[in-house]
Amino acid sequence: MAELADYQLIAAGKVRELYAVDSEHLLLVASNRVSAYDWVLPTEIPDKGAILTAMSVFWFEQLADLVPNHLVAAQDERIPAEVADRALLVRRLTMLPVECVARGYLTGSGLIDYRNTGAVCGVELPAGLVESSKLPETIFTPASKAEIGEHDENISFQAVVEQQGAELAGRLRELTVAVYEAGSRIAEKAGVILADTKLEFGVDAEGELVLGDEVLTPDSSRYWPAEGYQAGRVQPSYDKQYVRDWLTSPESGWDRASDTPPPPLPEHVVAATRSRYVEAYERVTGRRFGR
Ligand SMILES: N#Cc1c(N)ncnc1-c1cnn(Cc2cccc(F)c2)c1
Repeated sequence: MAELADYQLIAAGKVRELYAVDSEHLLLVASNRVSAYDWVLPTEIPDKGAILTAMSVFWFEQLADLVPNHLVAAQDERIPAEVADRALLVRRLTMLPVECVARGYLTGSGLIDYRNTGAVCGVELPAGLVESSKLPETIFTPASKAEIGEHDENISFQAVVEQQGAELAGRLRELTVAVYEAGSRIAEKAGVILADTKLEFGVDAEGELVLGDEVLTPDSSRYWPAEGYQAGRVQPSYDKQYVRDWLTSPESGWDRASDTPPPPLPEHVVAATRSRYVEAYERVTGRRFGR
């Protein structure tokens, strides 16, 4: 069995790491860390990495007829025991420097762009939309990858055309919208609104466009409970709302505007948050999460 120390770390995000296994394969590791308000919290959520990894595996399977993906194995002797259920063996791609975002609802940076320009990434939207409005149709709102710690910058489809060429840009938009809509339909049956998602694509040695990274997880997408959905206000996050509410409550003693790190989470918030990840996984996939 391989050890994680055998592999070179080649990329690290807030809650994930990427290691080189060999010339053809990488190891995509999901930690149990959780981020909120642009901070990585000092308290981990047990099994979060395993739950989100299992979600990506589910979505890769559901989407296999739509788009090829980079998944090689979720169980393999090249996956070290210490990360066994929260790591995927994936094939090495040449990643495209475009964050491929699809939105079915208006919130976050999309809402800010809309309020400033009446459009998102150059896509004109009807007047009168508000926080969390359902959009008349899914929109492709790409972003350029930001440096660590910075927010991605929304760019126009035309900018992607100039960067990647019209054919590839068109394929990225088509596939991103199709993946989001397939995921949104399945999630909706489970009482979950998939408001938006961010995908990353790469190109393999044969020049084929391949879906990489994690797919349709609560870390790469906004998951809202369908029950109680109401445009005109910020929706509760399916998975992170207990964390957000506690951190912004007097009980935490934390001042979000103070630029000081958030305090550790109390056990009851950790337990409730773990349960929300398990619940989201079981409802959306129809599968039981082990443990
Ligand atoms: N997936 C994938 C992938 C692939 N299959 N081939 C080549 N490169 C990548 C790759 C490079 N950066 N990232 C983002 C990323 C993911 C996870 C953790 C991080 F720190 C950073 C993905």
